[in-house]
Amino acid sequence: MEPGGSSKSQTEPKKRQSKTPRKPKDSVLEQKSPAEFFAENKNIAGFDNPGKCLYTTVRELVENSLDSTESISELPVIEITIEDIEKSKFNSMIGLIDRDRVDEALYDDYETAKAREKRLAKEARAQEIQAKNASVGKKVKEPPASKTMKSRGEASFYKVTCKDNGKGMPHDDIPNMFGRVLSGTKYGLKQTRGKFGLGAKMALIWSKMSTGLPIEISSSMKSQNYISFCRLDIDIHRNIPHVHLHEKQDNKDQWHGAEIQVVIEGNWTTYRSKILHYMRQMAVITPYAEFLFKFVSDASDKNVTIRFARRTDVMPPVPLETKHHPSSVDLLLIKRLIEETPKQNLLQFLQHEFVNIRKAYAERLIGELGPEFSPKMPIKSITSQQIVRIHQLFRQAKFDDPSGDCLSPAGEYNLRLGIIKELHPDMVATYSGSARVFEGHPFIVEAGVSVGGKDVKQGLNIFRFANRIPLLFEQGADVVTRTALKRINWSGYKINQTQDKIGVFVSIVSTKIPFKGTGKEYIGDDITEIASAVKSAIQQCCIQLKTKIVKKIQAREQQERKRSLSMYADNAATAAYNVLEAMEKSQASKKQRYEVKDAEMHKEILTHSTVRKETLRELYEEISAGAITKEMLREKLLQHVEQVDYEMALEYATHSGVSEEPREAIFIQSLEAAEDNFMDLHSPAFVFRLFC
Ligand SMILES: Nc1ncnc2c1ncn2[C@@H]1O[C@H](COP(=O)(O)OP(=O)(O)OP(=O)(O)O)[C@@H](O)[C@H]1O
Repeated sequence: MEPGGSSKSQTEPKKRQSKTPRKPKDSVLEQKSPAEFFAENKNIAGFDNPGKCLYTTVRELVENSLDSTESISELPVIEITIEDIEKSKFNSMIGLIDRDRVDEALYDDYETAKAREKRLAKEARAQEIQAKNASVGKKVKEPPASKTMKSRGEASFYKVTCKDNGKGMPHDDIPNMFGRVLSGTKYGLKQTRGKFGLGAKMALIWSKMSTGLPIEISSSMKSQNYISFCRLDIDIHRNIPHVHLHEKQDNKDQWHGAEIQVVIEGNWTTYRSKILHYMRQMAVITPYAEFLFKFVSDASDKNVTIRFARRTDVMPPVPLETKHHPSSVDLLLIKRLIEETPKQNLLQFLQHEFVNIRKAYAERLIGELGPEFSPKMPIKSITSQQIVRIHQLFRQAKFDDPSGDCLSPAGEYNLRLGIIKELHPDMVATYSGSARVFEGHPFIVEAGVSVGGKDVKQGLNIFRFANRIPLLFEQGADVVTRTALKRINWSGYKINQTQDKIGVFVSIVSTKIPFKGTGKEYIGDDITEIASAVKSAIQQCCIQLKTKIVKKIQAREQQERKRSLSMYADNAATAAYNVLEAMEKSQASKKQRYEVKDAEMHKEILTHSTVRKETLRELYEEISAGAITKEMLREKLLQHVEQVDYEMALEYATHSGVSEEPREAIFIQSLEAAEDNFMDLHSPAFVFRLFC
C-alpha cells in the first residue's frame, strides 16, 4: 500500500464472529484463549493494580525499545512520556459527555450531614492534639488523610508514550506483534530482555479493560520511505488483533524506530518513586543509552522531566542466537527440532542442531544409542520411542559446557560507569565472572560493590539486574538479596553492614533467566549454580574493596595521630618553655653548671631542636637573651611531627608496595574506535579499556 493509503486489516473480525462458540450443547468443557487467560490473571504478568499496571507498561515499552535499538547496534535514544489525563479530558477522548451528580446519596463517597459533622469534629480534635504536642516539643505525626479525598470509583488515566530509534517493525507484522498474545520475535535461544511475546499485549489488554481505548503504533525500519501507522485493539476471546487503522504515511525525515502510545488507568502517586527508581537503575546498567523521561500534568508543580544522559558510546556486543545444549532439551523440544531441521540424517542432525557435539562425538553417541540407530538413518524416520532414548542419553552423557560467547554482559566498564554516574560513591569495585552453566544454559554474573555516595541509605542497597533489566519487586526472595544478606561476611572485608552505605549491584545474563513467575521480578535462591556464582562475584568485589578500605583506615589513623600531636604542640611548647624559664631563673641565682641527663621531656625537646648545646648554661643564656622563645619551640615540635609523619608514610609505602606518587586517571580517545576493537586491562582498582 502507498503512503497515505489506509485499510482495514484482514485480521479484523466480523461482528458476528466475535463470540467464540464456548462449548457444544452437551459438553461441560470450556476453552479459553491465551488473551482471555492473561486478562483474567493479569497479575502474573505484573499487572496487579492500576499503579503497578502503569509501572509495568512503562517497563515493557522501554525494554522493547532497548531490545530493538540494540539489535541494530544503534546507541539508544528513548523518550518516555506519561501524560496525566484528567477525567473530563478522558471523557472527551472517548466521546462521553461529563455529567453532574444528581442523586448524591447514590455515591460511595457520599456523607450524610451528621457523618460530616462527626468527621469534622474528629479532625478538629486531632488538630488540637497535634498543636498541643508541637507546643511541648513532642514529635508530630502526619494527620490522617481526609476521607473526602477520592471516591472508590474515581480512577486516574494516563497516556503512556515510548519513542525509540530502533529497528522498527515490518508493516504487516505490526497487528500480530501487538494484538495477538504470545507472539513475538524473541523466542529463539538468545539473550534478550523480552522473551514471552506478552508484554506489549498486556498493556493493550489493560487499556482495553480500563479505558477501552486502542493502542497506536508508528514504526519505520531503516531506509524505509514510509512510516507504518497502526491503531488496534485486541479481540480477547479469539486472541487476534482488531485493527482500526493500518496505513503507510510519508517518512520525510528518514526516521527509523517505533513510537507506541497507549491510554490506561494508573496511579502515578503511588508508583511515582518505583517508576523513577526503575529509570535510574536502567540508566545504571545502560549508560550508553539516553533516556528522556517526562511526567506531564495540568498541575505544573507535579511535572517531572529527567534526562539520563549517555555517558559512553561503548555498547556491549549484540547477543548472538545460539543452539540448544544437549543437556537442556526435553522430549518436546527434540521432537520439534527433528520436525524443523533441514538436515537429512541423524549424524548431521546431532552435529548441527546442538552445541558441543562434534562429528566424532556424534558418532560415539549414535553407537551408544543402540543397534537400531545409525548415522545415516533418515532423521524424519525417528520414532517417539527413539526420541525418548536420545533424551535419556542426552541426560546421562557428558558434554562440554556451553561457552557463553553468545551472551552480552553489561561489562565491568559500563557497570562501573553506571554506578559512578548514578550514585557518586566514595569507592567502588567491580567484577565480571566467567561463563557458567545452569541446565544447559550459559550465564554470566557481574557484580559491583560501592561504599558511600549520593542518595544511598545506610546498610545494604541492593540493585538487581537480569538480562540488563532492573528488578524492583520481590526483592526478599531473590538470590542476590539472600546472598548479600546471609552469605557475605561484610565485617571480614572491613565493611560495616549496618553503618556503611553499601551498594550491591549484581547483573546476571543468560539465554534463559530462571525467573520465578512470568512477571520477571526475581530469580529464586534455590539454584545452586547461580547462588554460588553470585556469592563469588560479590566476594571478589569485597576483596578489592578491603584493600582500599584498609589503606584508607591507615591513612585516616595517621592523619588523626598527626592532628592530635599538632594540637598538643602549643601546650607542650608552653609547658617546656615555662619549665626552662623557671630553671633559668633559679640557675641564674645559683650560677651553677647543670648537665641535662635525666629530664625526659627536656631531652626530647632538645634532641629534636636545632639548638644543640652541651650545657644548659648556653640554653639559659639564649632564653634570657630572648633567642629561644615559646613560639620557636612550638615551630620545632610541629616540624618534628611533620617529619615523623613523612617517615611513617614512607615506611608504609615501602611495606605496601606503593612506589610512586598517586596518579590521576586519564582518558585516551581512539580516533577510530572500531567496534569490539579493544581489550580490557583489569586491576583491583580499575578496568582500563584500550582501543586498538
Ligand atoms: N519498540 C519496538 N521496536 C521494535 N519491535 C518491537 C517494539 N516493541 C515490540 N516490538 C516487537 O513486538 C514483539 C512483541 O512484543 P511484546 O512486548 O509483546 O513481547 P516480547 O518483548 O517479545 O516478550 P515479553 O513479553 O517477554 O516482553 C516483540 O517481540 C518485538 O518483535
